[in-house]
Amino acid sequence: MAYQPATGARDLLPVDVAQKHWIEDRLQQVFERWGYHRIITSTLERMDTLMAGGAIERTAVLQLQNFEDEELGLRPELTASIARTAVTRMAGTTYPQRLYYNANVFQRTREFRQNYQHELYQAGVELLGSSGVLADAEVLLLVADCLQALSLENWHLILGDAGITRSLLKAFPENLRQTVTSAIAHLDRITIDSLPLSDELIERARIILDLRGKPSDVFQKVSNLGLEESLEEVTKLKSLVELIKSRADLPLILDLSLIQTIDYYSGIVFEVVNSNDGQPRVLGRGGRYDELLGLYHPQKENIPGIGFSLFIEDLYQVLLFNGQLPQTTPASDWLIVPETPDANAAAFAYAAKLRQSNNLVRVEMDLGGRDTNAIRQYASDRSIGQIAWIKADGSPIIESLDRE
Ligand SMILES: N[C@@H](Cc1c[nH]c[nH+]1)C(=O)O
Repeated sequence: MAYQPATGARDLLPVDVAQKHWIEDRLQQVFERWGYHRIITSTLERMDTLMAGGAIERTAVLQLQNFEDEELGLRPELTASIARTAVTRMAGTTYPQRLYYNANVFQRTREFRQNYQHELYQAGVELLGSSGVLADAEVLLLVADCLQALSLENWHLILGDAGITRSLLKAFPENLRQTVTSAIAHLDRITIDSLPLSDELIERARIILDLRGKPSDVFQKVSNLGLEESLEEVTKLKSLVELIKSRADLPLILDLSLIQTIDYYSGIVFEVVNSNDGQPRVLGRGGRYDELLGLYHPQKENIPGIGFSLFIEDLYQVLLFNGQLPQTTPASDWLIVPETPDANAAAFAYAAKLRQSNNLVRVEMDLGGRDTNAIRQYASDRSIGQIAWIKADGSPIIESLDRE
């Protein structure tokens, strides 16, 4: 019998890890340059934490059995966990708090798809304690810096606003609002056209569905929709667009039909979409959630927040397609070979000296059992730079190899 990983699970071999690090190291550097600090929360959460406020559905969570008094699940995302930590373990800290993470998440899917992975990786940030346009702009500019650090091209940012979209949907009767929302979220014109609504409301749904494009055009269309109660939000969104406009490499599509499945968003929402290989791929998403922290706060105090996650597997696919990722693990610089058993201690000492001389150098020991030719062959197969043949008195003979 061959032991296989669980369905939906995957092992990452050294080359996969090198490629994953290539992406994560670059993102981490950007996060730190913007003043963000890494947080690590538990992979396991109580179900009530994960689903607080109904933002995340139970069916999206992989649950654990055999815990009698607690219902536990594997986190499908990190924002809820960070919100919980921020208002409990980090209570009393000064704001703004800038936090970043790089972690695995587990997502359950009902439909079976080929190669579907339950365990995925996300890198992202949460900026807590600031509700203004500056915080929104910081997060969007940070997204752009992340993609620039990965030398990613052909991407755009789709920007919406959950508050404005909700106001637009208020005109629909409550019993049909969810159907309209889901039809808009899935760009499903057929459902919209067949709903038992007045011509005027069907027309409104069609207009909402088309509220995407150049920001100035979308704002123009919105102004005809009677959005008095969201005037402030529209003005805020306009000033945000104005603020980030100067960054030429941030291609922006305004989309007020953008609706996220995760339902904790209260302000701007956005997605990073890449269209490199013809097929649009969502590389990350985020938004503002000003009511989420209050759900976890002992006194229900609201603290605003905004953040995003980038999806490592999706970035990986695009970067691999572009040929940007390393194809091998780094080779050792040195192979240290004791020529005789009484040279073993001297060989370890020589290797230690080399490692001390430069903390980036990679030095590996030959572990015996091979003749000279086999050692040379091994070193050449592994693209090792130099062999040091060590004698019992510790003196080395150094042989340089051609690296391919
Ligand atoms: N956690 C969200 C993304 C996000 C981070 N912060 C705000 N939103 C997700 O996985 O979709």
